Amino acid sequence: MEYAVAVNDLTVAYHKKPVLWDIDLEIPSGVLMAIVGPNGAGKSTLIKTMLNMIKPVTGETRFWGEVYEKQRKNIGYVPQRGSVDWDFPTNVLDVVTMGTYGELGWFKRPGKKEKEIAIRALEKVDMLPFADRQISQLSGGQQQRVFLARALVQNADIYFMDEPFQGVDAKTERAIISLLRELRSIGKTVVVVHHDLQTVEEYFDWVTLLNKVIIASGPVEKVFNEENLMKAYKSKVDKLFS
Ligand SMILES: Nc1ncnc2c1ncn2[C@@H]1O[C@H](COP(=O)(O)OP(=O)(O)OP(=O)(O)O)[C@@H](O)[C@H]1O
Repeated sequence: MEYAVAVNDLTVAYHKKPVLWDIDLEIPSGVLMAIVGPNGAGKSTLIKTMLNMIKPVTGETRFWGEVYEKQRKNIGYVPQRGSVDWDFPTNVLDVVTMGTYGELGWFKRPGKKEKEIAIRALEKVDMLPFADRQISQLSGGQQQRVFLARALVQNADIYFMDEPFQGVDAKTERAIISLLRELRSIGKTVVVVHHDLQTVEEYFDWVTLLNKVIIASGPVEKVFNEENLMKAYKSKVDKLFS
């Protein structure tokens, strides 16, 4: 099996207090994977560390056998909506067009071609009517769609998304999941920090259960079971299976 991502012996600490322990994780190419676990389990930290935003105490992450810097162009990231400054004075089209910078390099300005790519991506997420709108004037679901469009124009091979369904309405949630499925159908790998245990089986084919350590990781039908959920969530599981 070809692995898109291989995490080896990763330990991460904030102020010397470890929040992730001895993480070994392999993500096969082409899966639509959820990372689930209770609040504070280290889900966001895991993604950020894999993507070089946090320096681990030990361990490393490889993408198709190479370090992050070598594969940066092939890796897309959609951060948590709350972690972004939405008051920044810029419009929707520009935010998405900026997503093409990775391919352009820093010194070339985006031209007609890049704008067209951005417009197509906005169309895909149903946000073209908002192209000229300031990003500060968008709803939560609209912001999430803009982020997705921005990730799409990057044309990465793997996407990491930190809670893309948070605070969006049912219609946006359906739009996002169908987009993620489309990405998978064209061979992309998609890794999603996900909160809603009820939808894991419907949305994803691969899952990692995390609570500071890896509890289990693999095909949903194999590892998403009561025993592993109990280990990850302890008492909260009874409710899900009742
Ligand atoms: N910048 C930081 N400085 C210090 N501690 C942090 C920092 N970021 C996160 N933490 C702590 O690290 C632990 C893991 O946090 P993280 O955000 O990765 O968890 P999570 O699983 O994504 O949580 P949630 O589901 O609540 O978003 C938590 O105990 C959190 O309080």
